[in-house]
Amino acid sequence: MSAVNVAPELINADNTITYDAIVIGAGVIGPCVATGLARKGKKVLIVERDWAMPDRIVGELMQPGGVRALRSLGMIQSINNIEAYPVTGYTVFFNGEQVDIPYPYKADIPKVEKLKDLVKDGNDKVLEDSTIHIKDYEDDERERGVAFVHGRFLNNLRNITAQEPNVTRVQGNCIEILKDEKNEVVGAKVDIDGRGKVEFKAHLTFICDGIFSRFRKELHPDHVPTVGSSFVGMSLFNAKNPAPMHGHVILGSDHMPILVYQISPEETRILCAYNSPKVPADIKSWMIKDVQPFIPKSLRPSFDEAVSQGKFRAMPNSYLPARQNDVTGMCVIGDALNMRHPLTGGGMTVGLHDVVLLIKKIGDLDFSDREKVLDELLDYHFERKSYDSVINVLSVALYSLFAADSDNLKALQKGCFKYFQRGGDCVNKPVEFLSGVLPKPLQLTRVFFAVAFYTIYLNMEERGFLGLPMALLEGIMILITAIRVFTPFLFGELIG
Ligand SMILES: Cc1cc2nc3c(=O)[nH]c(=O)nc-3n(C[C@H](O)[C@H](O)[C@H](O)COP(=O)(O)OP(=O)(O)OC[C@H]3O[C@@H](n4cnc5c(N)ncnc54)[C@H](O)[C@@H]3O)c2cc1C
Repeated sequence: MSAVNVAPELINADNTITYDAIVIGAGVIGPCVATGLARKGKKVLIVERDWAMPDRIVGELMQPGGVRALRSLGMIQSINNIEAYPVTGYTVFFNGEQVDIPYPYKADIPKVEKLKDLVKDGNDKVLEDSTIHIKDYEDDERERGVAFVHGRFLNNLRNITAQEPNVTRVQGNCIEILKDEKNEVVGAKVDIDGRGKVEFKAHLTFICDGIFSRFRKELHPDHVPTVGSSFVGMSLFNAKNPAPMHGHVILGSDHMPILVYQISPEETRILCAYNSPKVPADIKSWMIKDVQPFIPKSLRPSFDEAVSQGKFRAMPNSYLPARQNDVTGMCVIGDALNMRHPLTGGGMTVGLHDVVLLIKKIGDLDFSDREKVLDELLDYHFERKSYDSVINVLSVALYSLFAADSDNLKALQKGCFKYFQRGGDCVNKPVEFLSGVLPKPLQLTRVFFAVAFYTIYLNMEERGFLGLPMALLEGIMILITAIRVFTPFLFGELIG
């Protein structure tokens, strides 16, 4: 957007005062941080390089844990009036078989916490619109997630933020984090089209600049993500989804995972995993050869149409364990701080839960008392672990299984599906982890190894009596593989 088209209020922010907080980035997390702090009476400046509606293939399915966090923040109405599509659970397909995994019962989990000063005038309840119905979200016995066109959701979040009298918005590219002689953060330098490079001062600067964060390294030079795979996405129009209102996870022994979820009445997102950070040179041929044969029949017409249109979009799948926010005057949050595999759609849920916890920890503090704020931020790192580690470890461990590239992983993939087929707690617990409503890393460990032992048992059964010695050997290898794909990540998340 050129300066000529930018509204004057997005250029003219006052740089002669010290703000309580500067928030860099108005993606999913920035507006929530800014709104929460503003409702706590803080004077906030939020910087975004482009306030126009973004067009991205990320952050389109929000798990129930994210929906609950939006309620806690009094921002749930950001899912209204954007033709958002309700999500009631998942369906996993494996070599043509399928198992339904509905979201948890509300009665089995704690009630949503309403944050003081943030929740008011019913802003923790959805409104009625053409696709979101009050009776479904407020009265259904099960939790719900929601899917949407990312840019429309972001526009709603940003509009809620813009309505807060304590918030000043600015459009510009943040180019530097300002520090004093003690190396403490004191603000940010922003390049504003039509105004030039402007320095803004604040007691606390929040880095919410997302997946490709330029400033996460301010925490530590080693705070860089690893990228092991990518997703190639397409929009399917008027697709006939085999399991309406469910996220579809399509697995098989001969192909990489495929995700399908409806994001509006017309549009369905398909994300096809590719086991390398660099996507294939000829995406169309790859789609036809390695993806198309595994697409459920009812989806084929819309899939084929999308392939022929050739509008492919790729994103890297990054992993980044969080680091403690130990720099005075700065807080890194959202994808800038912590990323996991997008397979389980947990990114927004983790980020929003972090915002809830953050507001609880520091929302009532005087930000000019920077030492006190730093103490709370140091603490915050440990308090967020149990919640975030479950979602993060689940995402990477499941990706290893679902993208199985060895016999042991393939056995675990099949064992995992068979485990789900048992029903009862074999689906109830996993879906509570996935939903972001069961922040118990030890329980996750128990369930993951229950899957591993069930896989070993199935393998023994298949081998029969005569194959027992071989099955025992294979069992050891399967167990070692399970330990290898799970424990380093769990330790990394809990100890780091
Ligand atoms: C392929 C893929 C699919 C995903 N699908 C899901 C999903 O279904 N569900 C889910 O929960 N999560 C999903 N995620 C993760 C989710 O998108 C992120 O967790 C979420 O967007 C993080 O929000 P954020 O605010 O931290 O960053 P972002 O949403 O990326 O926002 C960062 C913002 O900062 C702005 N910015 C950056 N640099 C600057 C600068 N220098 N100056 C000013 N502004 C700046 C950007 O313009 C942007 O608006 C997915 C991720 C990927 C890669």
